[in-house]
Amino acid sequence: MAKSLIVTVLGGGSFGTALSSIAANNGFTTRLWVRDAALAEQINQQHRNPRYLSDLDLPASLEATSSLESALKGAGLVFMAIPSKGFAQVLEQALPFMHSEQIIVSTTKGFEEKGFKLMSQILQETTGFQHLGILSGPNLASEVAKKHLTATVIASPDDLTRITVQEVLGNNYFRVYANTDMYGAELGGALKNIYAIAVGMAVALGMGENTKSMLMTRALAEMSRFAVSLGANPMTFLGLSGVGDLIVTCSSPLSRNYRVGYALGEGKSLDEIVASLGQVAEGVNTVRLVRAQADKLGIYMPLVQALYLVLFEGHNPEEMASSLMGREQSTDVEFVLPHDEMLKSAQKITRITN
Ligand SMILES: NC(=O)C1=CN([C@@H]2O[C@H](COP(=O)(O)OP(=O)(O)OC[C@H]3O[C@@H](n4cnc5c(N)ncnc54)[C@H](O)[C@@H]3O)[C@@H](O)[C@H]2O)C=CC1
Ligand SMILES: O=C(CO)COP(=O)(O)O
Repeated sequence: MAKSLIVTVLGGGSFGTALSSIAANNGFTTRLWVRDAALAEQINQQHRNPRYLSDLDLPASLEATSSLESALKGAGLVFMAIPSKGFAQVLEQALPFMHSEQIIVSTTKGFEEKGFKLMSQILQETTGFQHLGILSGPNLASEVAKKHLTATVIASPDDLTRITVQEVLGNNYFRVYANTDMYGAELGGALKNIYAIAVGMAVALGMGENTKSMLMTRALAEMSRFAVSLGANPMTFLGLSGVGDLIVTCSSPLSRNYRVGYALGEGKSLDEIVASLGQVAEGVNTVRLVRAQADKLGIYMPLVQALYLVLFEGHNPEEMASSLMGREQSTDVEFVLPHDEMLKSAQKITRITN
């Protein structure tokens, strides 16, 4: 791929900073847009981002700017690394400087409240462009910044988008796998944040490895059930953007969502935790939005329901854990033994044995 391609990253938080550093290190002219002009100036002078990943030496070639027009001029590939709450607003502001030949890729792992939309849907509706995709996977920004060997997924139905992102970001410490199921990959990245909060909480409450494993595996069952009801391919959940991201986020105190859960388990209040985090933990809002959607569509999501009660209704986490354990017995993999089928055979056996 010609290195003349200009790469622009919108959003200079942890992930935008890490991503722009990869593209610039790979030899692409790379621009990082941050909304604060003073911060852009500091990044250009110090070649570090004093607010996020402040130990990371940024390539001298990386140019920060607070002007969307300068950031997007001539750009062939644009990454949007903006938290879900600001995504639509930044896209609206950027749109006058975008054009239909550009490739636009979201790295955001969350939902838009209005209409319960994923970022790819906002991209499709707002731009109407053809070359759209999402980047998602087990990618803790601080580990990417340290060049720990990492893999991610570019998911897009569009060949040009997938191949360009593989070329721009791929190197000897960052591997980019391709998927065409944009919707499923994006859902995986957004939903796993919920369960990272649950696992963080369980660990703070002193629960063991069996509990963590149960939570993560039942999380996978729950998130794929939800995603399939929305039309995603369940096989995508076996990939890096599904089980891969679930593992990393549910296992590491480097995850902000895990840390939120851990602090809740220690008895801190949600307001206090969010205020002290200073970075986005998408899972908090995602629990609320997914719970409302599951209720609306009648999708069985016991972990989401329990977590909602702890986060927003002040229920005790230990009581929620025992009520989850007290539910009727269930099926392991519902694509193998469907829930209805299991219930029917249970009723038949009960009739015979009683
Ligand atoms: N940090 C990580 O390890 C990863 C994060 N992500 C996802 O990337 C997205 C961004 O996350 P981070 O970079 O970690 O967040 P962050 O909390 O580190 O930084 C957020 C950045 O977005 C900016 N921002 C927020 N609202 C804005 C608005 N309305 N207009 C302009 N700028 C705005 C903030 O000033 C800040 O620079 C999230 O959806 C997150 O789930 C994805 C992969 C890894
Ligand atoms: O998505 C992530 C890792 O893949 C980052 O997780 P947190 O937002 O919980 O830090």
